[in-house]
Amino acid sequence: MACFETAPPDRRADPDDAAADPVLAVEGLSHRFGTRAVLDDVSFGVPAGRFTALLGLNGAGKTTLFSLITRIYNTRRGNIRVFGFDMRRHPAQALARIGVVFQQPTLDPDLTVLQNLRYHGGLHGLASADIEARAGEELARIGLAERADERVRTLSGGQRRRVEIARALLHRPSLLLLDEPTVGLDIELRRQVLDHVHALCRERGLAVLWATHLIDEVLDGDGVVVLHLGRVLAAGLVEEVRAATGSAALGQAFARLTGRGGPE
Ligand SMILES: Nc1ncnc2c1ncn2[C@@H]1O[C@H](COP(=O)(O)OP(=O)(O)OP(=O)(O)O)[C@@H](O)[C@H]1O
Repeated sequence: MACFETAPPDRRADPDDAAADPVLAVEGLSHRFGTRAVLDDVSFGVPAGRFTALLGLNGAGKTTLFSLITRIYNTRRGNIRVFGFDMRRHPAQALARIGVVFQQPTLDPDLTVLQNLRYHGGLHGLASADIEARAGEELARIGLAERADERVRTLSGGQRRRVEIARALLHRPSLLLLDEPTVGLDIELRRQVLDHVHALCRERGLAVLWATHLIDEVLDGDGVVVLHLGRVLAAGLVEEVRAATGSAALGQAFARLTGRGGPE
């Protein structure tokens, strides 16, 4: 895509420094609904190739944060940069680098798998030939190439989730956001989706932000941002957060940080 050829304006001149910039940088972000403050001075980064869990109980502010990153809501206080592009000043460039899997399924069950992918590719302005090639590639990757011409309603919940991930990757984003993507899936399907997204980080260098309230979805080696009542209580690698709180397990670290029982 043409916009990928333009150097991000906020990146530093030294390529070594630029490479060290996180793909997603959130700085001093606050948000209110009326008089109710739901995010308070939130800052963290997600580097390339890192699976980062946004861990918080219901009502922590995870979906609100995603809505600000995807510009469903405008940012009034604080900054969001994606691949160096400031969301306020260069929203088109920033949004072009984001893929999103929403909490609620958004595939059209009456369209085929391929038709759903084509529709998304068209919205992103991809050429037909690119859409066909990339859709074939992504579906092969998730083992669903044979099902391309079947209606989505014939797929299992786990297969649909993987198609949503494939669709979110069609425009080759640098950052993938997933908002509680395993809701409604059984343990085996949850594990498959989680493994698939970890593989995308490893093999494609994708930066991932995965919102969850399920502690067992966060593994050693992952990044974690503990969000509680709109505030970041800890951010870093899982082992760093455990060490900083003197905890043997992440659930214990979460309980110590929040003063509440850990998520499931
Ligand atoms: N449109 C809105 N208007 C007013 N309050 C809202 C709105 N959206 C969310 N809130 C409130 O903001 C707070 C954070 O909600 P949010 O949905 O961001 O949390 P969450 O961590 O995603 O929770 P869940 O896991 O339950 O989805 C909650 O107290 C919620 O009631």
